[in-house]
Amino acid sequence: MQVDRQVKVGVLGATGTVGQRFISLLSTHPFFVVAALGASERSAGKPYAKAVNWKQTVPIPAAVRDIVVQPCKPEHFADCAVVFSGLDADVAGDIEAAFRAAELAVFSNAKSYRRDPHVPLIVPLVNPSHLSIVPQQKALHSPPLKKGFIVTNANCSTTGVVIPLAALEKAFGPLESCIITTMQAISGAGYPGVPSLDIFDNVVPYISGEEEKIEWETLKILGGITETDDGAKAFDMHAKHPLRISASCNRVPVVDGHTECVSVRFARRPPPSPQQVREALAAYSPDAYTLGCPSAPRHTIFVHEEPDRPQPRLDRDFQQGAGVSVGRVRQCRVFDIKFVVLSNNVCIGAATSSIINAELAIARGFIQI
Ligand SMILES: NC(=O)C1=CN([C@@H]2O[C@H](COP(=O)(O)OP(=O)(O)OC[C@H]3O[C@@H](n4cnc5c(N)ncnc54)[C@H](OP(=O)(O)O)[C@@H]3O)[C@@H](O)[C@H]2O)C=CC1
Ligand SMILES: N[C@@H](CC(=O)OP(=O)(O)O)C(=O)O
Repeated sequence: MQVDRQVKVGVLGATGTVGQRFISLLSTHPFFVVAALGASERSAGKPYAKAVNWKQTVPIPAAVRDIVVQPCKPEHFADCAVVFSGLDADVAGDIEAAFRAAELAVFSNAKSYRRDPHVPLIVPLVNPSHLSIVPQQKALHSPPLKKGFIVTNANCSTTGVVIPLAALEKAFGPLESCIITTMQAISGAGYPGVPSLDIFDNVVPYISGEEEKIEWETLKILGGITETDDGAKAFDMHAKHPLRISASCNRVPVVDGHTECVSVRFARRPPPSPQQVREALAAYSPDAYTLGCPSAPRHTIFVHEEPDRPQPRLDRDFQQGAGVSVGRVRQCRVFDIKFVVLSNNVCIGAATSSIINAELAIARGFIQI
């Protein structure tokens, strides 16, 4: 894609874990330029460097240090064509709706609109075609919107697992069943997140709402879009080939990087061999890369041959956190194939996905710049 001018963007929830990733990633972006920052009343009115409790390994980018944090109201973002939201889910729903109504394109990490039948839930390395529901979303608004819409990205664990699942469905046809066990990083819970006395020397076998999100979101993302009798578009939730998914989620003492153990059964008989699966995963090249989205990883899935990889500390920065690492691809005695996937929950699991989604929306003409 070729974008010759700068596109002004805002970040909502700019002081949070995901918001800080947005700021870091956008500081080197070829055409997005941060023009406005928003957070709660606790932070509003302060220069960003004073408002934020910066926890990144790189310094606060010079260009944003002195930007005064605003309340999350659209009038403070009038210069922006796009806003990225890393808002707390408790407040994201109303705020993001107000920004959409004010004709801004909103790319959200929050769960608030993921189940909305008119909002695409897009993992950019999997289902950018779901952007096609955006005109319907705009038309439903009263009065119909010209530019405003919401696109969400998925839960971080969902994102990590649907990328290899999509690669497998592309190569071998529909999956029939899938069992997922996660080992999720502490940063997934935001800052300060899980108390150290709960997570140090420990594993917590429960993350509220997470299993339901993985089981539901995966179907929306891997499913297609159909037309109903009245000509409207609707997500089919993988209905043509029912896919049964069961997830078990655990919090582990890792800072960044979600690890997931996955077992799958294919509809096709005989199923592919482990070697065919390895080759299909390594060859997966999504549209976001071929369209030239600058934040899309060149290599989406790295397939490890070593028996003890992937590992969060070693593999979470693969492709600057935008790719995923798969290893231990082997036969499963109960289903067909099992493997381990590692994804960076704050990069491709959050901020990077929103940024690629916005790049895709520009590349596909859903945002006029
Ligand atoms: N962490 C992760 O790995 C992932 C997180 N997500 C989702 O992304 C979103 C952000 O998560 P995370 O960064 O971890 O959360 P944090 O708690 O770290 O940050 C929350 C942000 O929301 C702002 N905020 C809180 N209340 C209000 C309010 N009333 N009005 C305006 N702004 C407000 C905070 O501002 P202030 O500092 O002023 O309080 C802060 O900037 C959540 O919806 C989360 O579920 C999605 C995928 C992965
Ligand atoms: N719940 C995830 C992070 C998160 O915020 O997810 P969601 O965006 O689906 O609420 C985790 O703890 O690792």
